[in-house]
Amino acid sequence: MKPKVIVYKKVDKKVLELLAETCEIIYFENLDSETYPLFLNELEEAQGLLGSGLKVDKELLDQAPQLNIVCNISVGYDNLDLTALAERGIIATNTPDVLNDTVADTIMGLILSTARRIPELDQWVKTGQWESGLAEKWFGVDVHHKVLGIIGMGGIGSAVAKRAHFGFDMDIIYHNRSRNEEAEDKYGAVYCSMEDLLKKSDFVCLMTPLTPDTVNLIGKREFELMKESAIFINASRGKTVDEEALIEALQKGQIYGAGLDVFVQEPVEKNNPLLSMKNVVTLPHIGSATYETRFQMAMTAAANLVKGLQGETPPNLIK
Ligand SMILES: NC(=O)C1=CN([C@@H]2O[C@H](COP(=O)(O)OP(=O)(O)OC[C@H]3O[C@@H](n4cnc5c(N)ncnc54)[C@H](O)[C@@H]3O)[C@@H](O)[C@H]2O)C=CC1
Ligand SMILES: O=C(O)C(=O)CO
Repeated sequence: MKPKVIVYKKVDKKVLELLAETCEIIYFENLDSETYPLFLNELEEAQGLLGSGLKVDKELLDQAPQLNIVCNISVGYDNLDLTALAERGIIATNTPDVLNDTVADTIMGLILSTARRIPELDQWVKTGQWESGLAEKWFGVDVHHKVLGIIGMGGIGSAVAKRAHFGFDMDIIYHNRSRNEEAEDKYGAVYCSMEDLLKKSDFVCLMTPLTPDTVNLIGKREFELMKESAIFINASRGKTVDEEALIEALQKGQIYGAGLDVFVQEPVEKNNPLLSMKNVVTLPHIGSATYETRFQMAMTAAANLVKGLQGETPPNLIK
């Protein structure tokens, strides 16, 4: 008998075809108030789970006595309680690397659009306000030849460094849990302390995972250390930043602007002060959201699931 797996996110039919070769699939295109109770019913017999964003904690696992493997369609796995999984002998996987270039492109987009005020000027043109030459008050700041500080020089951080170094002649400094010699050799990245990075960077790009160590990694003190001209970019997770402190730093003019793909609460609350700030560019967590990359991520997750259920070590086992 084929093992029963639940896919709880919309995926391409090729992904379902791959799974169907070895698994019986229960498919929910998304989980909402209507489908969640049905999902819980199926969970009782499920041996595998594939999707993204679902909080997999003790309470959920207590309802999944047959579960062997949880496969995230994401590189981040802060949605998983790894201790609770380990206690039950359940393995988990993620999708690193396949999204590095796409997320790095998004980050360069945030850097450029914040520095050159692209969304603001787009609105200015479209609302018919371009009636004469461009006044100096609409000028932005340069990106090229500036200092980019990357906190979290892993897969995505390195792809950002590559673009910034080769495409924009930027000087790269970085802070990481350990030295990244490849980024140093290939992109001239220079390792420094967090404090030095914050003081020296024109652009501060946060790209660490969300872990107990990185909750509020950037807060009041860190914003105070940044240059008044600094642009802060976050595409990691909302909770790596103290959002109140970010709002205050922007309101006080302690930093020049921010480009944000992630928020403490997602979808972001409509009355969040960040949404009414002209010097803040916001995106709805689209870092990896291209057709090609989301397809690759889902295929990677499916391949992990198949291997795991065959009793082999999946390629992207979370350790
Ligand atoms: N906005 C979006 O759509 C996306 C967001 N992400 C987020 O980006 C994160 C990073 O992804 P990858 O680069 O693939 O991960 P990775 O594991 O390759 O790199 C993360 C780096 O952060 C470093 N790090 C961890 N804790 C640190 C700390 N306390 N201080 C300094 N450095 C620390 C690690 O040493 C590692 O080099 C994911 O965990 C996820 O949360 C990832 C993909 C898309
Ligand atoms: O992969 C992740 O961690 C994301 O946030 C979405 O790509």
